[in-house]
Amino acid sequence: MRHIAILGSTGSIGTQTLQVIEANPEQFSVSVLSAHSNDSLLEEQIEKFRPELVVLTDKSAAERLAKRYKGKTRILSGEEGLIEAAIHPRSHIVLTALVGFAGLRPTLAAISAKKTIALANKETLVAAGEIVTKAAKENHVAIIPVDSEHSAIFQCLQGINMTSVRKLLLTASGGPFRTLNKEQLKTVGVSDCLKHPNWSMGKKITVDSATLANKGLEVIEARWLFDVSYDQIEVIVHPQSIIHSMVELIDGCVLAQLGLPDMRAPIQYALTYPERSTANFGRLDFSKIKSFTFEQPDTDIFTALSMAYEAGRKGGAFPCVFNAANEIAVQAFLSGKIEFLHIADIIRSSLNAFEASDSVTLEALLQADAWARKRAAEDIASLT
Ligand SMILES: NC(=O)C1=CN([C@@H]2O[C@H](COP(=O)(O)OP(=O)(O)OC[C@H]3O[C@@H](n4cnc5c(N)ncnc54)[C@H](OP(=O)(O)O)[C@@H]3O)[C@@H](O)[C@H]2O)C=CC1
Ligand SMILES: CC(=O)[C@@H](O)[C@H](O)COP(=O)(O)O
Ligand SMILES: [Mn+2]
Repeated sequence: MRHIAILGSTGSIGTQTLQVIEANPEQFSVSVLSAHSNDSLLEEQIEKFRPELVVLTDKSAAERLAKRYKGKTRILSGEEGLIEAAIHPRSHIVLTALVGFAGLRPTLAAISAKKTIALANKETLVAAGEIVTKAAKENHVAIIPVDSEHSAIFQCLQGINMTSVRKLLLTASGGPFRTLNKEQLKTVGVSDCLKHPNWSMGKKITVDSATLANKGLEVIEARWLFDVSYDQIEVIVHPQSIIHSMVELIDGCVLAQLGLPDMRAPIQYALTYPERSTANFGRLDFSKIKSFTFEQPDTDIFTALSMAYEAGRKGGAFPCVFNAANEIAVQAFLSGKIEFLHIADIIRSSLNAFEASDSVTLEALLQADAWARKRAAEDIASLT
């Protein structure tokens, strides 16, 4: 029996993880759940999965729940509570399904407590890839990818020596605006942006898919997960999202992982790894697939992707700055304060103004993150 802690259990990845656990009660149990402020859904999850500990990072949400809840599950709150959730002694695996930079400290805490990490929270590896992967190595902890592309690559790489790998091919759907030009992008709104062609996901990542910042974050995530150079990572647009990513080997052979766009498949693989379990998520029917198409991403229009490569290659705290500026810009876009194209402008402004220091300590990254958030907020204020 594997005991699973889910950080971010009320979100898109969190709820799908609980579906996987519910379908495999003989294999998994829930030790810990966390959310930010959705106390009512968390309470339903407590009733169904009976975790030992739950955390609401929003203190007033935690107080609300504590007032009415009479059961045995312990309730904690705030960032300190989230760290407790990450290191709970019963858990074998910590699945990081919370969104944004908030995932970094609990992930590091879970690594120090020697938990296997099933990583959905890509922002953690983007902001602090070097520190997180070094900590994982030192603690002999595995980081198993949940992100669909990285899970695909991870699956392709089973039994493959990295010296045989020429490059990783990250597939991208192209998002809802793949066929639009810059003029057309000036007028797209939040509701257009939230209509992803293939995946149903949380709002932040759905906007990231539309700007291609998601693919940029994934390039940096892949660099750290698989210890490859940026020259070895290529993005290819595949609008059908059936090929989840590929690996090209030195002899020219290409390995791919295919499946319906359903996150429960990579989630389940991360939880059962290195084994596999039967699943009933739906199957690919090749007789019904009309075409598989591929194209180059248009980085003149979707500049967030080339900025991510640029930030990644510069290294140090630049990816952290890219991530922070993007998080603030996406929030502002979702709340109607800025236009879609401003998101990339805000990232560009932070990357241009950032003065790098030599050190890549956690402290330096926290400072870079705070600096970029402030800078992005100032840019947003000047636009509104
Ligand atoms: N959705 C998907 O299909 C995929 C997602 N990912 C990655 O997985 C992560 C989660 O994405 P997704 O599930 O879509 O996101 P959602 O927005 O759907 O869910 C986010 C979860 O995190 C909690 N949360 C939000 N803010 C904080 C915070 N500051 N501190 C602690 N907890 C917080 C939310 O709680 P509450 O509900 O209370 O607000 C919720 O449980 C992201 O990093 C994303 O990039 C990767 C691949 C695919
Ligand atoms: C499901 C998943 O892994 C997302 O990251 C997805 O890949 C987003 O699709 P895009 O390819 O449009 O960014
Ligand atoms: Mn992905």
